[in-house]
Amino acid sequence: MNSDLSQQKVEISVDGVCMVFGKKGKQVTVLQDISFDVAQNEFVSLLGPSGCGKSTLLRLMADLLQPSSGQIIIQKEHPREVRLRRKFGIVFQNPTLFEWRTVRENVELPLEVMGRSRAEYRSMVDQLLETVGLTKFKDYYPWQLSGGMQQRVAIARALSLDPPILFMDEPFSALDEFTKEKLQFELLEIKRKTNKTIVFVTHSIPEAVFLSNRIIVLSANPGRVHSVHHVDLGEDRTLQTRESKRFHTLTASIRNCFYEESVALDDQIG
Ligand SMILES: Nc1ncnc2c1ncn2[C@@H]1O[C@H](COP(=O)(O)OP(=O)(O)OP(=O)(O)O)[C@@H](O)[C@H]1O
Repeated sequence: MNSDLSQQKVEISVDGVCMVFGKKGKQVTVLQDISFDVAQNEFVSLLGPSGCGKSTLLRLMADLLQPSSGQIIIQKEHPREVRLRRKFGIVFQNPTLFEWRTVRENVELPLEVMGRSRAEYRSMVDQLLETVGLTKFKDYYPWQLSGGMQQRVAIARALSLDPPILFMDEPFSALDEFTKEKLQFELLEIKRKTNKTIVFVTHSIPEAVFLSNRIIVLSANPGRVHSVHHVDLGEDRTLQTRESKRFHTLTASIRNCFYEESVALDDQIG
C-alpha cells in the first residue's frame, strides 16, 4: 500500500481551501484553510462528524461547487477540465439510477452520452457487471433490486468511462451492516484490480480504517484538518483485519481524536 507518500505522484492537491456559504443573510464559514494531497492510486477517506463539511469538500473536488478561496488541482488541472474530460467518476449516498433503464442500460449511459458505439463497449460493460456481481441481473430494472445491488450499479456506472479517480460520498451509509461489509470488500477488490485513486467520505471510523491508506480527520465549525492518519494494515484486508490488534489501535486512536475535540468544544461553550 501507499505508505510513503513522498515517493508517489500527487494526483489531487487541495491548497488553502475555504468555503463560505450565505445562510439566512449571514455568511457561514464551512471549510477553513484546508490543505492536503492525495497520491496516485491512494485510497483517502475524509472522516468527521456530521456537518463538518466532508461532502462540501468532495463537491469542491468534483467541480460541483467553487471554493471561496484557495485552489484544488487535479492531475495538474482545474477540476473543471478534469470533469469535462470525465477523468473522475462519482458515487453518492443514494444511487440515483434511471428507473426506466435496465441495470446494463444504466451502466452504459455515460458511454452513450460520450457517443461511443455499443459494439465498442459491450464487452467492457459485461466485464464491469461481472466485477460488481450483477451479471445475472443485467436486464433487471432498478426497482427490482435491493439497495446494495442498486449501489453496485451506481459504482459500475461511475467506473464505465474508466476514470483514474473515483469520488465516493458516504456510498454505503444507507445500507444494512451485512451489505455494507460485503460492498467494502468488493470496493477493495475493485481498487486492487483497477488501481483507481479513491477519495471516500464517511463518518464511520471502522469503515475509514478498513478501507483507507490514509484518513484525513476533519473537525467541525468551521471544518478544518484536525489530523492525518496513515493506515498500515497492509494490502490484503480480510475479516481477520477487522479483528486485528492494529485495527483496534487505529480505530481507538482516531476515536480519541474526536473525544478530545468534543471536550475542547464543550470547554469553549462553557
Ligand atoms: N449549498 C449550501 N448552502 C448553504 N449551506 C450549505 C450548503 N451546502 C452545505 N451547507 C452547510 O455546510 C455545512 C457542511 O455540510 P456538509 O454536507 O458538507 O457536511 P458533512 O460533513 O458532509 O455532513 P454529513 O456527514 O451530515 O453529510 C452544513 O452546515 C450545511 O448546512
